[in-house]
Amino acid sequence: MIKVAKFGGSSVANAVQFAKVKKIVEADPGRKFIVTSACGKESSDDHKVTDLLYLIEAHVRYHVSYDSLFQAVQDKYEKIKKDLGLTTDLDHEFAMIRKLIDANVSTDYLVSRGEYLTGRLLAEYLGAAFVDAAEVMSFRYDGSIDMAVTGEKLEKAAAGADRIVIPGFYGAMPNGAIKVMTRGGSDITGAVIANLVDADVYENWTDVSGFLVADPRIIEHPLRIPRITYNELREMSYMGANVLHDDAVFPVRQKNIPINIRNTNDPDNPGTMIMEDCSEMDALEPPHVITGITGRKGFTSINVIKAHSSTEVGFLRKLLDAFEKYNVSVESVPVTVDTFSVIVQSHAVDQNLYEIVSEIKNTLQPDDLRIEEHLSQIAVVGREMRNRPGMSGALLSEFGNHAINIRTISQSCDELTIVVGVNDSDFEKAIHAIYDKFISEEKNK
Ligand SMILES: Nc1ncnc2c1ncn2[C@@H]1O[C@H](COP(=O)(O)OP(=O)(O)O)[C@@H](O)[C@H]1O
Ligand SMILES: N[C@@H](CC(=O)OP(=O)(O)O)C(=O)O
Repeated sequence: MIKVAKFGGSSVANAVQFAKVKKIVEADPGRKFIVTSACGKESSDDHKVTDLLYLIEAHVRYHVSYDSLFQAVQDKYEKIKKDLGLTTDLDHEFAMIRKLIDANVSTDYLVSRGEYLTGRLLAEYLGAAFVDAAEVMSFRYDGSIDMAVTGEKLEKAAAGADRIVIPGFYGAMPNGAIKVMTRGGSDITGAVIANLVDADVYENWTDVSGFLVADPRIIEHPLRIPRITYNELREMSYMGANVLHDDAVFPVRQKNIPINIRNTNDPDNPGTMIMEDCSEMDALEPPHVITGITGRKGFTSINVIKAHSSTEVGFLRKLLDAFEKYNVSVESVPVTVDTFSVIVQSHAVDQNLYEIVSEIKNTLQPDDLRIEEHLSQIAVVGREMRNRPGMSGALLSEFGNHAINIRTISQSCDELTIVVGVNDSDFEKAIHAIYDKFISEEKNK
């Protein structure tokens, strides 16, 4: 049995968390490939090391002293080292990082040091071999991961070791320069390693007992989702459930490797199993009609109104061209007769909304163009929804019952997800309303 175990920042936040990780790793000889994030927050008013490193980079850029931030990072690692009685030469590591910062090292190098240092300490503590991700995780120049090259390098680096620790979140370009992934990317490192070593399971250890039906910061003690499909997971993580990076699904799915989300603070909890098909287990224990509710705030809708536009060939392409020209990714395009709404993340258009609008006005000459800001998108995800006629009606009437104004609605053809747009101010209220109706009430039946 080969297991890849990825520990998130919350699992390696301090010496107490390191000790929990050691216990978990040593409890199962199958846990041979350990991927770690950088130390996360010890408490809600603490800072993630990666955030501090990005802040140091900003200070360097604006020629402001970064000494106290650098000291805060160094103190964090020195304390873990001291508390655990480790010997890794941190003085040398930090002296080297400072020297490179002063020599204008890249942002990617600097922010990758959180994972690197955490990996160094964790490897020593676990008595495992340390494998630097820069020596293994290989990017192509287009930013994709070269699986063949990474596989060869991993095989060599892991040869002869009973257990390895590899930092997540970064790798190297073909010229050796360090490159980081997008935030939360250690999940992707773990998934890539799981693919390459043909793991039996990819364990993702965090600070919650699996994927929960809703964000625990909105719903108090939400139910755990015992199992979920890759498709559902991707929808949920893309739409805001940040337990797992949405791109982490692809490498494991390719080899049908289940992902098991587990809680470092409650290791006996079975967490959530994520797999291609849950039907066998669903037959034994039917799931809720809704698997999960998630969402994000901060969207803008650009509504273009023009008589007969829905029959005008090329209208939609021309409309989307205006967004492509400014490199803005479009979230969805709800269409009604003669009205096309383009929904985008607000931050993606904060520099160029008015250029885009004037482009649309010039090329399409709409009768009217309206901009709506401060919108949220709420995704209700569930593999069971397609088997429940009337589900979308019941869902929408629940919004009505709570006087929540629905701004947009869309449903995927496979009926896996219904996305409802509401005002940002109604976001939490809407999630509570759906949870109470479709989860709490069903549970109490
Ligand atoms: N549906 C959900 N289920 C579980 N956790 C969620 C959900 N939505 C958001 N979260 C948040 O995701 C957090 C875990 O992800 P993250 O902070 O990236 O952990 P780690 O540092 O372990 O990688 C949880 O603490 C929780 O607040
Ligand atoms: N440390 C990086 C990468 C990461 O995956 O972290 P975490 O596992 O704590 O979400 C970040 O904060 O983005």
